[in-house]
Amino acid sequence: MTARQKRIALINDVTGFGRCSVTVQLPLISAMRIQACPLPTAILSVHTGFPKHYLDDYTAHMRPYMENWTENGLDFDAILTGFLGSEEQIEVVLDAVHRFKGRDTLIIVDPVMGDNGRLYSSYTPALCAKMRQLLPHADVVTPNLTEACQLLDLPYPADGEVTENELLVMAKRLAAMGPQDVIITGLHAGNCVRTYLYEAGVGSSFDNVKIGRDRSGSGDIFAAIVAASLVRGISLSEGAKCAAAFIGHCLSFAEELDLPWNYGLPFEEFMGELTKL
Ligand SMILES: Nc1ncnc2c1ncn2[C@@H]1O[C@H](COP(=O)(O)OP(=O)(O)O)[C@@H](O)[C@H]1O
Ligand SMILES: Cc1ncc(COP(=O)(O)O)c(C=O)c1O
Repeated sequence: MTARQKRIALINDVTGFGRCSVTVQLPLISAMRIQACPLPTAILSVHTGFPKHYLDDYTAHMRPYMENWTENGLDFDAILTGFLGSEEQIEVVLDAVHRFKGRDTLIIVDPVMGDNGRLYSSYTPALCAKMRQLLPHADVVTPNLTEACQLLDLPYPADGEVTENELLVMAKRLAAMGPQDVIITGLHAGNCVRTYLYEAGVGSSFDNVKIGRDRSGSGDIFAAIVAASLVRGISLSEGAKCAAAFIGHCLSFAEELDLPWNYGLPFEEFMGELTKL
């Protein structure tokens, strides 16, 4: 049988400016020699981290779009979900999983909902609650601390500080909701950023030196590189470390360029690194 290239369906928004979602995930996944196939959830002029944005909700188009993928007999090695704009869209994602999940298809849920203890402007508590319905179908979930607290209905810790033991308890609870593996990203750890991994029942963490400030799009880049790594057969911890290192290089360059935080990460200069993975 002829080998075919691997492919990932990206259920995420297409944002024209601000380097997030499909416009960063697609080029990075392509650099890792995997075909990226977007199923758009919304089209935005700029992301919601800008004071004004234009958002065209794509919900009504998603079902006929998927129907056509089904008619064309498409299947995927992974499905990566990101920014979802309405409760109805979560139903559509569940339908997509039902249609396109084969025996070996990985489902990676990046529950994009908020950061630093606050929800993004388009996220209602009802939408966050609905997001929990994706977890039973996920193999891997990649929340930041804000999103992990939302999914578990826990208050966000006042200073954003959590112990390893608290992280283990949170990760176990998230895993009990469905995914085998959990990554909690972007944890404050002094002058470092900690990433917590819960892989097949075992918790661990690694630190990276904190570079500059939080910038939009880091989570999308992280999820894309982890998803593409898993599809390439690279382990979760190795993929997560590669993603964090890549983000670090982009962040240093963003500081050098003195980019506004909401312009995202200037990843274009570093894509060559991913072609070697
Ligand atoms: N300022 C930073 N310095 C170094 N690494 C960072 C920084 N911000 C993010 N990262 C890396 O990117 C990963 C994802 O970032 P995070 O901020 O959690 O994403 P999100 O956009 O989902 O909140 C982190 O786990 C960390 O490895
Ligand atoms: C439309 C949209 N997509 C995706 C994101 C996710 O960005 P991040 O990767 O920083 O979580 C945001 C955050 O503002 C957004 O507004």
